[in-house]
Amino acid sequence: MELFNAILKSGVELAKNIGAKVIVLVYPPSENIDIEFPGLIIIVGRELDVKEGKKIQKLPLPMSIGLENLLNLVAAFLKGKGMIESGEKFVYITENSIGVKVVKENFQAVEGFFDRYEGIVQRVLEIAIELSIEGREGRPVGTIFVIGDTKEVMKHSHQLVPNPFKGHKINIMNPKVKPIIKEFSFLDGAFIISSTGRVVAAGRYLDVDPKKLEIDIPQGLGSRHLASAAITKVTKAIAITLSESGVIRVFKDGKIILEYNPRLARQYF
Ligand SMILES: Nc1ncnc2c1ncn2[C@@H]1O[C@H](COP(=O)(O)OP(=O)(O)OP(=O)(O)O)[C@@H](O)[C@H]1O
Repeated sequence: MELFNAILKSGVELAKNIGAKVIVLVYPPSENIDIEFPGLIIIVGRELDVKEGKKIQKLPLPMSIGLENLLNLVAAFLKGKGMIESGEKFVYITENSIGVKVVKENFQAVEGFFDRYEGIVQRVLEIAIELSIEGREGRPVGTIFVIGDTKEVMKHSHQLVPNPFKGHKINIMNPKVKPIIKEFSFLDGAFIISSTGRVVAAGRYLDVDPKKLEIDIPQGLGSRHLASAAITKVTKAIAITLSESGVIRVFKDGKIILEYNPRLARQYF
């Protein structure tokens, strides 16, 4: 804790010296954070019991997506809320390090990412990470989660199999729902999740034609990824795709805004 307090102090000094308006604390080791900073403090963590106020805000994001992805999402959040401009810097402090992140100019795709789906995105990422690592019954799983703008998403899709979630009020934010989602991940097609977290459907085929749309994703990705990119182009939804190869990608406005392979990350531990 003493080490962390010393790091914290240096981080605050650094932020002041470079004129950063925001300090981001990444999974701080304690909830009793003693910090004097005139700007905004963002705390990234899971279930932190820190009082939020105008100057302190919490952001639930899984550390397992890796520091770089995490900082990109924080940058997206800060930009989306108008707390930081392109080209500006923020200081981030982890349990044992300090760094500076410059918010990139080209960040349009992630704008609005956090507007409504904060907690839901985190929960879906957690499920995707677990499915990537565990698979299902010893076999790799691939699937798509489409979050938000449900009315439009439903218009641009159809059932491949009878919808197992029809008529049920199942919400992804309920921890008991995780194994149910994993259980149905073997179904072909996509899960459709509303902006409030309700699992509206599974086994849904996305009726989108990527060829007719301006989507900007690397060559070599197959139909699952093209469809995911395309649905986020024709609707305001976010798509989170798990490839059978284990890679997780987040799409918005036809672009990839996050790419992560939990299986590779795991090898480092
Ligand atoms: N338009 C779509 N809507 C929903 N699911 C789709 C769509 N297109 C493909 N899929 C699903 O993706 C599966 C894999 O297709 P494909 O191998 O072409 O994709 P991919 O992008 O290479 O994915 P992976 O990396 O997991 O192999 C299909 O069996 C199907 O379940």
